[in-house]
Amino acid sequence: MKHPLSGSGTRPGAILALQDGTLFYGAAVGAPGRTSGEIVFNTSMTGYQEILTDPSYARQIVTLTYPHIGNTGINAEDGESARVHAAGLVIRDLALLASNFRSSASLADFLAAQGVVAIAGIDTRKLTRLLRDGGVQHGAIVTGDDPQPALALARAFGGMAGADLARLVSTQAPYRWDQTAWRRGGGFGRQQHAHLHVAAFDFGVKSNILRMLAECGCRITVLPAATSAAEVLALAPDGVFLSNGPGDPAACGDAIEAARILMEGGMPVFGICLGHQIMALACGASTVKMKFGHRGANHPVQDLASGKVAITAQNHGFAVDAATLPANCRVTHVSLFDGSLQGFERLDKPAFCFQGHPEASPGPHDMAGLFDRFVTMMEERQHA
Ligand SMILES: NC(=O)CC[C@H](N)C(=O)O
Repeated sequence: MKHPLSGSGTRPGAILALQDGTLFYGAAVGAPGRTSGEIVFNTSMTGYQEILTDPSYARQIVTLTYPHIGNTGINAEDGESARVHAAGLVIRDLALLASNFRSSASLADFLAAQGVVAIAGIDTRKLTRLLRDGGVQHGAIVTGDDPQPALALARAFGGMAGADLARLVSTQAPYRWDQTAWRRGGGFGRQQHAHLHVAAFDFGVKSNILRMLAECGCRITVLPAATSAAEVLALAPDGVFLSNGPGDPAACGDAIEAARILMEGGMPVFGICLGHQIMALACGASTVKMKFGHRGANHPVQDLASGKVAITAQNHGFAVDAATLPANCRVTHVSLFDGSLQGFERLDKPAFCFQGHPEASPGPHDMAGLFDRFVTMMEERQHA
């Protein structure tokens, strides 16, 4: 049922089909056309712009469980990359009005301009229950009112397992990053003094991670996903950062090999999300596909050493199997949702990593203290 005061109320139709045959009829609120992907859900109450532009969502259609989406519009600063990477968007209700002092476009106009197919007005609670109980599914959104093409497209989607998507979304050539955090009144800053040089693998890196590294005094060279360990060492960095990114970590063979060589050589290494999974694989552990993953902005993660709990943003569908971590690795963080591994460190090398996204809030916040730890590690090596 379309509500008369809904921003989706007068729009043309769209259909979401799941591979199991379930159909949802709603309104088209993005570009006309069709899209397919893995259907996942995110429980964040806000942050839809960051979610859509996070390259880790490549080939995934994101359902937002929060029912009222679009109310703060889209602005020029909060994108995590230059474009939308999510394969599509599913929401309950599109806000009629966008109201925010930074808003420069409506969500619907932004989706249309970016060519993103999106559906609103469906029962996202029912959809989320289906995914939570039965696991993630392949699906498709098709604008119009014929369910057959949507079903066919959903069933034709190839899936995420074995897909090295990091290479597809990565930069083609190395580049320098010197932008620091956004501040009200001043906008983004430019780095003035850097005492450390970080080589950052771009597997689909979010801009705010790079800003936070820059905030910590790191001059950053962003590198393509396929960069070899030898090419990294030729830059003589103080440390290496392995970014977040889309797809199956086990498919990132070259990056796993580069991470292994860099860690064994004693280079300080810090990984987030896909980077964390790649480090685990490089240490000899295995990763597994989760039933429906962790995607949201309030996932509690405990630091086992201090007992402190950080509220983290999460976006992952694969996880490191803690039981497979070798003896030279120690678990440092666990999820208080389900006990899953959220961080580990090498006992014999300066290397550690984190599954979640500690940097997700705008500005220089890092509740888990990870960026400081990376900086300390690099400074210790500089002074050794
Ligand atoms: N945010 C990420 O880096 C995601 C990592 C990986 N693609 C996963 O789904 O688990």
